[in-house]
Amino acid sequence: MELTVRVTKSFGGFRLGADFTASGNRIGIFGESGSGKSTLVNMVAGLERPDAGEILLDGEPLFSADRRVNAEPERRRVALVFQHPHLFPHLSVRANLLYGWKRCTVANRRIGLDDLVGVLRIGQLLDRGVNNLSGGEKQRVALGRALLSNPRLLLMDEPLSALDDALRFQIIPYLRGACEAFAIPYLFISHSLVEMRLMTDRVVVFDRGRQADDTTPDDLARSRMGGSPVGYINLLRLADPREHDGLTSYAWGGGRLLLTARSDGAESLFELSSKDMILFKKHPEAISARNLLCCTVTGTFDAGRKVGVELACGAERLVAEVAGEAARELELAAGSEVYAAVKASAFRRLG
Ligand SMILES: Nc1ncnc2c1ncn2[C@@H]1O[C@H](COP(=O)(O)OP(=O)(O)OP(=O)(O)O)[C@@H](O)[C@H]1O
Repeated sequence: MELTVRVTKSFGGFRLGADFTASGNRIGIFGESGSGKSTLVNMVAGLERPDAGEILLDGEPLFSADRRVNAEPERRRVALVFQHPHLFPHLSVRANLLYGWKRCTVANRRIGLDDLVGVLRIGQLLDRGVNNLSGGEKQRVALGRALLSNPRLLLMDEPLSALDDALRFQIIPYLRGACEAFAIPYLFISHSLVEMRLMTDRVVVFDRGRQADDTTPDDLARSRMGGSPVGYINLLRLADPREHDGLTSYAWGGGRLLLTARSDGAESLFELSSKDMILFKKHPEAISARNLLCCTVTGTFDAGRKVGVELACGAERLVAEVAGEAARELELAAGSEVYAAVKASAFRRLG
């Protein structure tokens, strides 16, 4: 998929200016509240008319001020998933899903109900009404309805922000997996860096209507580390939980980590902040932190008043942060060895 957005749009004192061409299937639009993300999505969907410029999807103009093109929303073959599922309350799950299918021309019907139901695991819900579904189930049905319209592009405008943390991270594999299974490219809109890293390969960043950056989600997270109260969030997939003296031990990086957090599944996603790692130049004698990881420094980066330290631990990668003075004392250089201490309680389970 190649999407070109070169538009301007003003409302009173707010002006949005976008100028990017995004290639790939997993594109993110990131920005704080009020930065213009929804306005941009609505222009791509045809719900909002740009003041000037053009929007091209795979070379085809959806909007072009010069060529006087402004395709109707239903002719764009672009589907939307919003923060709230907006299901039809009087229809069953099946009828909600088929609403998307019926809006799609016969020639474009590539994704069918049975395949979709299998991928989203909603077979047991088909004959139920939608009013008493859980928030996560509703959002899966909303995604299914959008995918059954067999779009060329799926727009997801903050699809996770109405869900609590536990549900958010349960839904992400469905969003990602279904789009991948049916090869549907998407534009994923969020103000969460973690969601960006889990859902996208490339991110266009907006700041108060201005296009501020075009980068990878990981570089974006690193660049914001110094100014962020939560630092850089390391995402760890931990497998094989085992009880260990009141803690849980998980396989990771060729060794095992000890955590206070438990999980029931074979593999779970955890976060660890760059702020929760203490680096030592030499092996400390005895420490209270339950994890002491022998790491190789693979690089450092400047993060405002902090130095980001990239670490390799077996095949795994972590980012720690230290003050500039500490970086000098530790003599951090690519290839040097350090020990990283992490408390068992520093890991937080995401999903
Ligand atoms: N139809 C409209 N009329 C007037 N102002 C509008 C309209 N739509 C959006 N705006 C203004 O444009 C700015 C950008 O809004 P937009 O909803 O695109 O931001 P956002 O990044 O999606 O924010 P959020 O994350 O809070 O949804 C805001 O100041 C908003 O008040």
